[in-house]
Amino acid sequence: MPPRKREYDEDDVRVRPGRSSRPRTRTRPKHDDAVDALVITVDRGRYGCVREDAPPDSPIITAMRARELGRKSVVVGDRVALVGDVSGDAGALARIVRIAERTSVLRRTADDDDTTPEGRLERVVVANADQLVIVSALADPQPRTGFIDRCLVAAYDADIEPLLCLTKADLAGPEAVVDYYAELDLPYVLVRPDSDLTELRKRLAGAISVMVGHSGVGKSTLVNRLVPDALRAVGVVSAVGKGRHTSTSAVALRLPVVGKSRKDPGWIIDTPGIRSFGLAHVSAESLLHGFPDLVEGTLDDPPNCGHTAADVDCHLDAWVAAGKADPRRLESYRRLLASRAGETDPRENSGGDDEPGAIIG
Ligand SMILES: Nc1nc2c(ncn2[C@@H]2O[C@H](COP(=O)(O)OP(=O)(O)OP(=O)(O)O)[C@@H](O)[C@H]2O)c(=O)[nH]1
Repeated sequence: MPPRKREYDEDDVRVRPGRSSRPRTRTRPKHDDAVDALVITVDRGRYGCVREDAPPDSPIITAMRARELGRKSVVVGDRVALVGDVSGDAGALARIVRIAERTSVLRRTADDDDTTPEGRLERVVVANADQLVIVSALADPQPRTGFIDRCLVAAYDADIEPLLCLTKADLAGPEAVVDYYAELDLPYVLVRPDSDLTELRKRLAGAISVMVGHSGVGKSTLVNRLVPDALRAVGVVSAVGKGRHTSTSAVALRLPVVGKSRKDPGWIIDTPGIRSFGLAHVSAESLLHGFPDLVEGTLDDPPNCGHTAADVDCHLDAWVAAGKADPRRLESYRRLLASRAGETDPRENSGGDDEPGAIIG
């Protein structure tokens, strides 16, 4: 006679929920011995990390993502927990087992860089930045307010403080740019080849600052002045990163201590290949946060107003006509709205000076 099929009873039912309700973390290694580190480079699945409290000349720890992280991306600026070989010796490899909650995220345009698998999955390019330093030349090339406005929207959206860094102040005065942003209380610093960088360093101290700028504005010159051995740092990374430095990815550089100051001089994140930020994820209302001088003009607009020239009930045109905001600001806002909707080239990354309405001065 075939054995009778076993019938399930309450005991069976009880056992299973008992097991699965056990906290999942208990079944995982706890990594009590993990060390905290900051991700400073990302190159094809290898992450260059440093312990923030370690001396500046400590070696970069190369790490890979532990399987338990799943598909979570790791980006420059992430604060992570490392286990394994954290010595930073040649050939040593650590594992990233945790990523701390991010205080901010900056996203890039989709087409800027897809050299990492994470880049394709998620467009976050820098985590935990406190400040966005928008580097713009006052001449050669002309300042492009369209670009600056786009960066401001990205900064406000990500809850990151913007700082305008106006280079080539030996070639032209800042009046036109400063006047354009008069309503914004936007902090700015001027940089000349011979200027001392004390004011800028003060503003960078104790923070993680992302530097972004068009080609030719003097960003590399400035980064090299701020971190004189930046090239060496990148060279080390290059050796770690399988003999190649990804010029399009972001790199975090520790600012040197100047004089006897005990204050943390901060970090700058250079973004060589990132000319702009994607705004596709930013709503029309959030986009307006980059234009605080226009916000008041929309208070009587109907809900869901698109704020475009085609929205007949939009009050922005009347607001500008009444002299309450600069018409170039409205033009710039609407250009960003249109680029978000895919009506114009959203990249603004060519560096060309012939882009309509994007230039002042
Ligand atoms: N007059 C003047 N020229 C500057 C200043 N800063 C940089 N330059 C010059 O501007 C040119 C471009 O500078 P870079 O530092 O290469 O500019 P970049 O923004 O890094 O440009 P990419 O390398 O294309 O990203 C160089 O010839 C610099 O010597 C400045 O403050 N004043």
